[in-house]
Amino acid sequence: MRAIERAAIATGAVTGRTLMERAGRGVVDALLTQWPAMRDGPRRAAVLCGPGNNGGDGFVVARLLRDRGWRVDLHSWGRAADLPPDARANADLWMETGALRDWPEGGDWADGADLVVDAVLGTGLVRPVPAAMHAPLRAASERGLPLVAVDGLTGLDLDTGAMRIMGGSPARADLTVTFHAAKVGHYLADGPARSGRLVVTDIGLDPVPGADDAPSCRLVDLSAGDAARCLRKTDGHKYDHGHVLVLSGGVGRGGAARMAARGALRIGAGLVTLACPPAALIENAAQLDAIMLRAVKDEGALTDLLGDPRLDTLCLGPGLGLTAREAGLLRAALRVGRGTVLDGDALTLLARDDDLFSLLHECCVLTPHAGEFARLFPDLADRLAKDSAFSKLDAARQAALRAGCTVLVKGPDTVIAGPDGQAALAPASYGRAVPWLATAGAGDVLSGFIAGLLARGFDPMRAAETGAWLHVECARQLGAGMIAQDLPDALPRVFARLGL
Ligand SMILES: NC(=O)C1=CN([C@@H]2O[C@H](COP(=O)(O)OP(=O)(O)OC[C@H]3O[C@@H](n4cnc5c(N)ncnc54)[C@H](O)[C@@H]3O)[C@@H](O)[C@H]2O)[C@@H](O)CC1
Ligand SMILES: Nc1ncnc2c1ncn2[C@@H]1O[C@H](COP(=O)(O)OP(=O)(O)O)[C@@H](O)[C@H]1O
Ligand SMILES: [K+]
Repeated sequence: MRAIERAAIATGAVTGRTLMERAGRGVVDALLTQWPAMRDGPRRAAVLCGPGNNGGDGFVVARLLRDRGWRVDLHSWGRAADLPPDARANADLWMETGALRDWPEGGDWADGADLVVDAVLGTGLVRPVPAAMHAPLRAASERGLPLVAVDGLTGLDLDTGAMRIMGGSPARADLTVTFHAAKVGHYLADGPARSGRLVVTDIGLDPVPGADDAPSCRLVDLSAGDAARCLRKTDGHKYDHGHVLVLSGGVGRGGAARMAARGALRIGAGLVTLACPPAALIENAAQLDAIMLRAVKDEGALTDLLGDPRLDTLCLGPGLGLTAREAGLLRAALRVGRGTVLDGDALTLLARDDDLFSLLHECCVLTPHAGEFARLFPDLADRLAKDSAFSKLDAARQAALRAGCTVLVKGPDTVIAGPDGQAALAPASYGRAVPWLATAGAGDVLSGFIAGLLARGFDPMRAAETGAWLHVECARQLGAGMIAQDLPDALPRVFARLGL
């Protein structure tokens, strides 16, 4: 983002002042949209301006609100003379008719205001925010005053989503207005809980190829057009849509694999076979219809079965088991080098055995939750816990490089990284929040979704992205009260909504 701004300014296409003016205008438009009653007549706002360009945006917001007849009290951290040039120019403009008030102290500082604007720090945050700097924001939150964050709530690290404040509990914005594009930190970790509603406002920056200093990270969002292109079946035989083999655990432990298998079939794999230990055949036969069933005793039996190249995709992990037999199955599965989703117990087996880990290849997708991730990559999990400048996305990227395959780290802030440095966010937050998806077995269904998409010919990164997005869509479609086994059966309605 900063690189795009620099590049746009360097080309002479736009000045920093113009961008700042548009940013301030975007904030005012967004807050009047959020609270339409505030359009009706002059109100009172308290604006907090920080020492950088985020503060500069605050001076613009203060001026534009005052131009609407509002009474505006503006409090500035530090001296106007120390501001960077664009912010300084806007501070000067403000001071032609307005006052610079001292930094507030005490919980009642904004009593009587209809709105508080946080223009203290944005993308320039480089260390934890001093308690005194953050205190007025917390006070505003505690008193229930509508709080608008400019670009991000002060203290929210927009690269990582970590809240970085010294002492006290953090504030919470009701509305965050960010510019050009949402930042990674709006979606990761604390970001969604601290940001309120998130509005992205266009300030007229075009993407400049090569200008972004970080490797690209996309926000997964499947449009009806994308769905038609990649998910619609136009013709072909069932064998043209791939064959998924899901390995199941023993007697009484097959539910997770059955849910994964159902997910793979619903998402459009042509055929799905569940392979279980011989003793579990009857249990599974009683539960399955469209899904085929095979007994697989051990590693040798699986190797024989995989002699059939039509079994092009594998899914191992949900309820699989952790004995030497299952380690052998995993070895046999990895040796054939096919599209392979590894979840649950398969991840634990990988974490225990470096030789197995070394068999991972670029057609694999690992789908750990935070606990499994910590078992597989303890050093990365440790750094994630301790270093607020290191994000879940950074951790996933490093994990994917190390594993040599795609890694999807689950949670409300699901991230996906490929071994080539590609990365994506597939969050379940803001308008797509589905807290009821945190239910037993939901992850098993996700692994089946991804396996089904691999079978249909998606590359691992796209299979993981699309599977994760559809998983959240199914949960949205079902609503609170859903259980994991409902998820595959929600796909037809989700597909219908996407016009398939
Ligand atoms: N031309 C541009 O660059 C544009 C910038 N915009 C705004 O500018 C912001 C970025 O501006 P800056 O890069 O100046 O960064 P910020 O204004 O976010 O913060 C930088 C200042 O805060 C200080 N600081 C950082 N961490 C601190 C901490 N923990 N405690 C106390 N002080 C701390 C720094 O020393 C520096 O003075 C964006 O978030 C956005 O709001 C927008 O106006 C759009 C255009
Ligand atoms: N708060 C939440 N909001 C939305 N989705 C969530 C939330 N917490 C977890 N999930 C999702 O629910 C699923 C849980 O998977 P997992 O942890 O493997 O559980 P299980 O092993 O029971 O299937 C994952 O897809 C994860 O991304
Ligand atoms: K801010």
